[in-house]
Amino acid sequence: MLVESWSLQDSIKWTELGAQQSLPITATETIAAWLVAQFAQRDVAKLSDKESEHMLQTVIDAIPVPIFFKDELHIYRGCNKAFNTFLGLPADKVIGHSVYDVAPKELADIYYQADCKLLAQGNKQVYETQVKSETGETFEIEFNKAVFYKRNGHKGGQVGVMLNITERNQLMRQLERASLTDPLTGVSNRREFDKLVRLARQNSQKSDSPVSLLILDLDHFKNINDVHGHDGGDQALQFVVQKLLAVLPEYAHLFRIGGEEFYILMEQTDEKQAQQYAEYIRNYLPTQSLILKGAHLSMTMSIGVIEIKVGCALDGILKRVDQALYQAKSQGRNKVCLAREA
Ligand SMILES: Nc1nc2c(ncn2[C@@H]2O[C@H](COP(=O)(O)OP(=O)(O)OP(=O)(O)O)[C@@H](O)[C@H]2O)c(=O)[nH]1
Repeated sequence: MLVESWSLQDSIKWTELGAQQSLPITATETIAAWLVAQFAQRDVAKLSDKESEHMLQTVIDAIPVPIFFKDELHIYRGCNKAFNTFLGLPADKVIGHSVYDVAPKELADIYYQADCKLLAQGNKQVYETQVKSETGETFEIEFNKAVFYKRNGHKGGQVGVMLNITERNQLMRQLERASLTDPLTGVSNRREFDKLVRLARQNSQKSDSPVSLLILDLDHFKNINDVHGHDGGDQALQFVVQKLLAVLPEYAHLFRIGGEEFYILMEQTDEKQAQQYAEYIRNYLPTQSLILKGAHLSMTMSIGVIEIKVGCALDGILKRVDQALYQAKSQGRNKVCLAREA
């Protein structure tokens, strides 16, 4: 697997490039000169066992996952066909070259730094990064690398295996997204609320700006189901979400937290502004009508409002805003009520 002839010019070119990444420009010439001397003394690769060499190459070529190895000076000394295919480069354009010859600089910098770290620490390394294939497509790759040692016990270089985890990561992101989204309306769910309310409270504390919460519940929604069926009820929920999103300020976020119950989390909004906005929605929603099997349907909402003050536990805040909603319902519905002070 070791190359029998070694391109000194390429190695020097790479060394200069590599050194430029990590050293002041004045040091690179000295380093290059030192390396020229090292290469000149080097007993380059006279392979003792051609058969086992061939066998090993055959084995790694049969593995459909890109595999490479580099020496202690970060020069590729061997790879399999999958690696060549992935890069779109024949073996002779890889072996004897460095990452700076096979990858764009911004990615080569990442690989080079990871290589240096692994060689310094020894043992194994697993990390994820992006890699551009020969078609220009970007893949998410998990690199599994390990240091190998020479007979004299010194570090000989590193071997790496590239696992394409693009699909796995996409799937994981899709699952994560689905676990945070209400499937009927497509807006965020309670789980996402728990996450975002925490962030909103941190932002609010940092920037000393208020954050408020609205709880909105459709009035007599059961009647809609009774009259128009469950499908009609579903369409009504989708319609309401569409209407709320259309008038949602950019610093606000809508969540469906249960059947016909929603939260609106409003950053940079104090209690008074939140109350005004709630009144606006309360008046706006009944002006919008949904046509269900020829019948015009308009809806109203009851709304509870609270400003989330620093230092108050979330449980207590949710309880108080719930009580405000209950008050709005008990006052005849289609009302906005402020939460009482704790
Ligand atoms: N279509 C549909 N109905 C749902 C969904 N989730 C909950 N519901 C229905 O929403 C209705 C809620 O009824 P209630 O809790 O009595 O509330 P309400 O009729 O709106 O009465 P108030 O809230 O007191 O004004 C129930 O009939 C639930 O079956 C859903 O995803 N789709």
